[in-house]
Amino acid sequence: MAKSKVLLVEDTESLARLYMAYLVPLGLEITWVATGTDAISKLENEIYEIVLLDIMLPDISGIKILEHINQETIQAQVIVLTAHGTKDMVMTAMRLGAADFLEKPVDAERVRVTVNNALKVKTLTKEVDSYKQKYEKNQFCNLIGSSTAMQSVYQIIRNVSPSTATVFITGESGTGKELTAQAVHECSGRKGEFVALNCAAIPKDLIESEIFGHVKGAFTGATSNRNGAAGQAKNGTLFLDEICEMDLNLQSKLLRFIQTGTFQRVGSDKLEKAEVRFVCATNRDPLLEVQAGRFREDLYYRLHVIPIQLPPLRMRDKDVIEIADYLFSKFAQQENKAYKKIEASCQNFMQTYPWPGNIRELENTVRSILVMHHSDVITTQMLPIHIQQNNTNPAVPVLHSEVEVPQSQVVNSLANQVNSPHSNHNTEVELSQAGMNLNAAENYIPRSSPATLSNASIDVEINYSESSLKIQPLWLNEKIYIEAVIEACGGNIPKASKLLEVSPSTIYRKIKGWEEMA
Ligand SMILES: Nc1ncnc2c1ncn2[C@@H]1O[C@H](COP(=O)(O)OP(=O)(O)OP(=O)(O)O)[C@@H](O)[C@H]1O
Repeated sequence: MAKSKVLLVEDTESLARLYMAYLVPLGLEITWVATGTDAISKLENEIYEIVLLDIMLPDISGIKILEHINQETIQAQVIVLTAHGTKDMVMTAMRLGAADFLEKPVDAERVRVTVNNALKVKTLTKEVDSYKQKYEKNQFCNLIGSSTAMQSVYQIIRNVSPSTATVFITGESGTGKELTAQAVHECSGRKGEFVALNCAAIPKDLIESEIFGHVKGAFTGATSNRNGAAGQAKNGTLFLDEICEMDLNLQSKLLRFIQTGTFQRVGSDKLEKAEVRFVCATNRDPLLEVQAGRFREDLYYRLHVIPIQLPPLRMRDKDVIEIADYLFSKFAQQENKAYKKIEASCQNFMQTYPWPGNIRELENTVRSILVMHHSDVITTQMLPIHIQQNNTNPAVPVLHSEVEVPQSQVVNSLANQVNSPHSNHNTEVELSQAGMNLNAAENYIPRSSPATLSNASIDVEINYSESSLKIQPLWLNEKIYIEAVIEACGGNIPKASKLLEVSPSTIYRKIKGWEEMA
């Protein structure tokens, strides 16, 4: 490792030699100069971690040298040496950015401790700077990712934040819609709070009171007056997630609030006023919801002023590695573990896997790798098996299996092929072996249609032993499995959703769908 460089500025030669002798055990590279002019010339041509600076010099005062260091933004830690240590002199030096001071005569131990401390600060500052440099390039507020797709999202956020125009964010589950909404608020400079409300996660009969608040006695359980999200977000931002899940009656109340800036708490006839900036999100296609009569057209046009379409992770180039690197560092710190890097071949696998659960899935994967392994270098073998076996990765041989394969694996494998940018398959898909028809598979696999499926091929040969495989509709299998997980979590849906690597709203939506089918 290179030695740390120290510039010693001291006009008395005997003292300079003494200080250099004191510092020998620290293994530093020390340059000694006796005048202020020489000191400035050295500082202009060399980078030093530490400057040991005598204040009383024959030509220029040490204070002037400190001013020069400040003006030129030289990044050294300056320790001031003074024999005439008046309080004022020390105060001036500290104000000019000196890191510490030593009052002559000084003993060896004091010099070593002071220089060592300054070196530690210097190392930390360097680390922080490199961290900042690394992340400023690929980070916007809390959003990580330098892909072109995300750069244009950052640009829209920068442009729209200062206005009060409503922002409508769309994107698959786990793509960062809530983080994007937060970024819009952070960049807006609005004084009020950022208040987030998930319309799918709140029971229907409570949502109005969650948004607008209620007065005491408005309904059973309303034991006191309560401010809603609208009131809380006054002069701030109200983020309505999963807006398409809001029922039609409430949609008209929301429309009135947006148009007039006034609302009524549940159980009150008093109008209240709040200036609020609206940001909404959905992972559905809002226009399809309008066409299906589930979302008011007038509300849609009121809300859909600035659209932001978040790209799925599989379309974000190197973002997957940048986000994973950030998450490994973050979780390693939380778990008190060491983390250095992701091995190159492991990066390949991570980049070719399609991440259907987007960044939420990536987060869960990173956390489980950190919990399960104790190496500071992340290798391919640490990845979950479905990522290692992801056959969109050209490095992976095609799997021909004679063993019984679970139905979900067939669907995953098919999904990977259909969603793969490398996919050019054209033989018949043997879906019937997996107990599915093309329409059922279409519902399961994102970005697919019966047409694309029928043109895709599946390279996995499956031998199902009919006696052991109970074939039933895919949705029913999913329902039974999800219900079992919810039960195992004692009915706690957020906990179950974490284990299943989906958002709670996805589960609520599915439950709603099953209820409607019943
Ligand atoms: N660009 C990003 N960089 C780092 N972390 C991210 C990024 N985008 C999302 N995340 C993290 O991924 C997780 C999911 O993000 P978020 O909740 O914003 O997604 P979402 O699109 O709102 O999901 P859903 O539609 O399921 O509610 C969060 O923990 C978030 O912090």
